[in-house]
Amino acid sequence: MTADTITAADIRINARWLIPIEPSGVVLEHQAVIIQGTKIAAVLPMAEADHEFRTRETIELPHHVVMPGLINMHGHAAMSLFRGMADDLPLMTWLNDHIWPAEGRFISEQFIADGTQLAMAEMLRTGTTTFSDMYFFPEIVAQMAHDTGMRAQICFPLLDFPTVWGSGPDEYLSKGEALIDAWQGDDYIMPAIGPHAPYTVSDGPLTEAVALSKRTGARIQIHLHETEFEVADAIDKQGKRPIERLAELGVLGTNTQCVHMTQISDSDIALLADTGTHVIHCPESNLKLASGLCPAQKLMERGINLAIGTDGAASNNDLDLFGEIRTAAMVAKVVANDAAALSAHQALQVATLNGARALGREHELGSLVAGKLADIIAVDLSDPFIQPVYDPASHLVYSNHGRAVTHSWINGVPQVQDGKLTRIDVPDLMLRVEDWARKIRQQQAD
Ligand SMILES: CSC[C@H]1O[C@@H](n2cnc3c(O)ncnc32)[C@H](O)[C@@H]1O
Ligand SMILES: [Zn+2]
Repeated sequence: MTADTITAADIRINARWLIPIEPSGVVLEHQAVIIQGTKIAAVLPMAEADHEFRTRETIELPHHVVMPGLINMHGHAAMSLFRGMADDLPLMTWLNDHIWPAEGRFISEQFIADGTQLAMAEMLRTGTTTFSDMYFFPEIVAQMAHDTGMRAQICFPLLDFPTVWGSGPDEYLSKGEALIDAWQGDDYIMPAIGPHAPYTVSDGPLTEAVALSKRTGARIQIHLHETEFEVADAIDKQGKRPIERLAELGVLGTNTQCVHMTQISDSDIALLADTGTHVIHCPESNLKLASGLCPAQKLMERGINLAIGTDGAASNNDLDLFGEIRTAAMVAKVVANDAAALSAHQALQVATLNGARALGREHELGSLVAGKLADIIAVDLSDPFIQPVYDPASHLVYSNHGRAVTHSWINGVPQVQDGKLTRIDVPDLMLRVEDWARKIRQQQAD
């Protein structure tokens, strides 16, 4: 081997185990991942890498499993500041009597900036490299994610009623279109349309959302069939299931992501499958609000793309996607009455490649394959609580939690090193979070 056959690259990660997601169901050992610029240049056995690459930096991960960064496909980042504020309530009481009044009182540009940074710190620290957000002041969330170097789908809110971000549908749509124009084509930020739910958005704005999506290619994300009440109430008032109404309005399709879907009939499944609509499963929020459970295995068997999200920290109450994966795998087995439902490898795919599919970026994200973007995480499996290791995939799903994540890179840029965030000043953030907590506690006491 002569020196001119050796390729220069930026970073080499030496991994004890590697789960590439593609090919599926595989655990490799003693692998090197080579990063050049923003992309994965190669994934190959360490012994071969010695002969083929010379890098300016090598990271040794002798007790770790390396895998693609997790994709959290649904949340409301700044709601992290409302974590634990209103627990043990069903959805509509939680929203009407606690969350919406609190949002009316506290949400401002600064609240969104501080809450979003808190959420990003937690997500990065627990292995998420891409997240989807649906919340107020999306222009601030987009800028903060971009400045931090996190990938994010930013859904602007669309509702029938006024909020702190807009006077009504016309203003939401015009501000939203400006957001799409500002970020269209960005590598990190994917602007999208976020009609809140069928019960808060009427036919006119939904039709305009579809037209905007068609014009710009922006994706649509909507809460759908979250509770039995939502479906029963729609049948009562409109004579049809919410998903049927969305189908008639042209909302369903490959650019649309339906969040929750705990109430699903065979005809709903047919609509989702025939239109190529994606489903975002949020099991912990659904459990905590007693909303119901999405039949994950059934949907996947019908070829529907299932991705996963935490929802906001006010209904979860954390943004640790490894915890969500574990819950999803457990719950899927009970719902399907089949212990083989949502296996460990399937659950990992749901949280990576399937998220990338929902974003339309499966050719760039979601697996460790040469040519894809270098969004990579490492999880330390040396903790005594998760010994011995027979199958790292099993441990990641059934025994792990996100705090075992020690490293992450997004676009080849280190975001977590030895368990520490590289781009967020955590002590400064904690001061701002405590300020908000003081204000919120004060108001609750009044
Ligand atoms: C239009 S901005 C998002 C809006 O959604 C609220 N929200 C948070 N979690 C849920 C949920 O599980 N179902 C419905 N709505 C939810 C959030 O508080 C914002 O007002
Ligand atoms: Zn939500």
